[in-house]
Amino acid sequence: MVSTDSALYTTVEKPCAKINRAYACIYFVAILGLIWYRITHIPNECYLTWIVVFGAELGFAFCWILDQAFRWRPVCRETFPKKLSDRFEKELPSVDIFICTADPTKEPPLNTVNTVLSTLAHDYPVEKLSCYVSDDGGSILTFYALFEASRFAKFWVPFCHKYSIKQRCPDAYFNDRDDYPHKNLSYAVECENLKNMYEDMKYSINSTVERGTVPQDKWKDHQGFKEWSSGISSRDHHSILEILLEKGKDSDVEGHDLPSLVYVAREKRPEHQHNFKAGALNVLIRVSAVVSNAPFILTLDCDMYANNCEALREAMCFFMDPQTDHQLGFVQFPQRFHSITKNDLYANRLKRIFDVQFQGFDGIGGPPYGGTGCVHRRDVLCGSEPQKSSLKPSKLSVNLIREKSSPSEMLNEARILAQCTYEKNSLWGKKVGMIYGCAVEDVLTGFTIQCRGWKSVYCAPKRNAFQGQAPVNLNDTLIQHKRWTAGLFEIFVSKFCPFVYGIHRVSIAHRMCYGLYCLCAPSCLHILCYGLVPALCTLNGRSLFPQISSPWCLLFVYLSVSAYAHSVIEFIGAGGSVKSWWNEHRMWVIKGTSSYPFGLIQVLCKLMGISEVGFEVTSKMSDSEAAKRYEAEIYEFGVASTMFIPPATLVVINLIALLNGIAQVLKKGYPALEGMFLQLMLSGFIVMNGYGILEGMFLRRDNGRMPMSVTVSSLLATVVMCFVASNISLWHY
Ligand SMILES: O=c1ccn([C@@H]2O[C@H](COP(=O)(O)OP(=O)(O)O[C@H]3O[C@H](CO)[C@@H](O)[C@H](O)[C@H]3O)[C@@H](O)[C@H]2O)c(=O)[nH]1
Ligand SMILES: [Mn+2]
Repeated sequence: MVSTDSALYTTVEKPCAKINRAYACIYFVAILGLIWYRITHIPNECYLTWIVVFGAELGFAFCWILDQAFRWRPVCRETFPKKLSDRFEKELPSVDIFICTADPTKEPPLNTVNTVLSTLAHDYPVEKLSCYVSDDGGSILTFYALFEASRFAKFWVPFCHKYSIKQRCPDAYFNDRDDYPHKNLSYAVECENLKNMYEDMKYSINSTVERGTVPQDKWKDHQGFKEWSSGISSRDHHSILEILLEKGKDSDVEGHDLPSLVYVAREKRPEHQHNFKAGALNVLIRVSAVVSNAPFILTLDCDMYANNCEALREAMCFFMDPQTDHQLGFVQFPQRFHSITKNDLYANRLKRIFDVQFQGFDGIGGPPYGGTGCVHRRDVLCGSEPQKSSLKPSKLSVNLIREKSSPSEMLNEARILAQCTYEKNSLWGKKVGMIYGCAVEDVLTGFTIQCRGWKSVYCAPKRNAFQGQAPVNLNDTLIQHKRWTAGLFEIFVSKFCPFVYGIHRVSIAHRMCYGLYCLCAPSCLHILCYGLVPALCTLNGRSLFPQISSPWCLLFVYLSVSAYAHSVIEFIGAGGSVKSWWNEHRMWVIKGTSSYPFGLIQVLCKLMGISEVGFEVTSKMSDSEAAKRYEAEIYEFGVASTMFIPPATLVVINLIALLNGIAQVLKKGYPALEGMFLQLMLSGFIVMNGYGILEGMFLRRDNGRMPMSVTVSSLLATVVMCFVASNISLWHY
């Protein structure tokens, strides 16, 4: 632990680290015992099932080993923003804020507007902030919404500063009465006015979005609207760059400066790869370099508003601490979500990731870059290595900055930087900027940054720094996780594979953590095998596990019970509840048999040149009836998604195996239980996990139930699998 009076932050190793290590040693011995058992109990027939189950167990064991890296040295950090302002208020560096949006139908422009306003009103010197919005939808609706936001900002920003408002996202502020301080009369009047203005703006934006066009009479308000006069499509248009608020020119209603606000829709042509969000961010890096060129960059998704107006100061506590070495490349905040139910039905709070694993990462080299809520040094994103860096703006790599050009020259130059041919034959996407070719550009980029010798820090202030919206239905959740696991596995099969790339700069433990993330997709193999093979064995009267009377049985019981106990304790220690742990586990089973295998197949198809892995934008909308079910924590199936078929099949097969096994026991008594006990326990556990699915298939009548076509497909799959398993001569091998 380092702490002196001048320190702007402290780092403490979590006390659980020592217990974790001791526990890991004991558990490791148990795993060796399991391997010993399998090797010494090779059956005389049914080799195939023995191989499959042993293989799956080795898979689980390997993942367990990688997982220990997270538990080796978790740390917590505390920051002191007060000290920062006392000592460095005048020296605070400029920050460019990047906000990405892609699709006005899936990502309501009003959300983007709220995110933008929350950052424009951030508690940070206004002259040091610039906000850039990348609109990959190239939509006049988004532009219109931002234009309205720029007008509202002139009232909102001074109001927040004047009354030191904590919640600077207008929507959250006006919704959350708790944060409504009863100050003086002038406050009350102003607040009421602002609330009305906000409601008006909200109405204009939402009604315009609903209509799908911006009325001609509004076009005169800003020359930027003309860009759409030729009727452009989101996939085919020139680059559009408009300054909505200009520093030094626009001021708020009280006459103070405002941060600048720039709208960027990069050029899109069907014949050019646009590289999704990574491409969008690279354009922003270049465009901002000619406009404001701040030495620090905060990246945000359009739905991630700043919930803590001191977030940037929190980050600066790390960058400006005199003891911090020059290797600190970025500060990552956790992704927190406001759309989560009480017990986190779909485990979208990502509690284990952000409250356990990232602290583990932080102790051994730094968390990954999570795509949103992250402050980078600009140099780091421009491909530089630690020693060349400083707090001054960069002149490096980008090689774009022509000093003192007039605003119109500057804009013209910036438009060229946003063209799709600009990156041709350059290092952009390969060594400079966000790295291309992967659906999780963030993790890949962060990893290559760390491989160049940079460190990162995880900063989780008590008041959530940023809050976003998580998917609110099962299908969206599964699609999101498919993209993540596919993207992570793409890293694994690329030259950036964490087990081989960056060996000199990144520690073994650190690479193990990345390795576990990257291997999520193939981990479906051992999950599926363990879920299916024992059940099929039960149906055919075969046993894969030791008998109840055998002492080996205890080993299996120990391995499962203690792993679960540890997992529950860890989860609760991180502030979770038993119910949310259970929901997390249920989702692990569903994702493991759905998102993961689909992600795996996607990457295999890419490797064989059949198709690419895309970036399906997560929808941030929901209908009201579904919203009620979500609040009541009932799984929302609704759409006929093929992704529901494998988990549904798995649960049905296990249900049949369980019922079959119970029938056998009732008929034959104890001897039938003797060999099947562990198998039946396993099937019972899977059925418990999948009860929500069974309910959706057979018991529910509402619109969110499992669509008939999925139920039928799963039952067909079940019949085929049971038939194959009991008829082919599988059991002789
Ligand atoms: O072609 C695209 C596709 C997406 N986006 C933006 O990327 C962001 C993230 O997209 P979203 O659909 O919300 O995906 P999530 O799964 O919620 O995003 C997580 O995972 C992504 C990587 O898969 C990271 O980039 C994100 O920061 C991280 O929050 C959004 O702001 C989008 O507008 C673009 O700008 N261009
Ligand atoms: Mn998102």
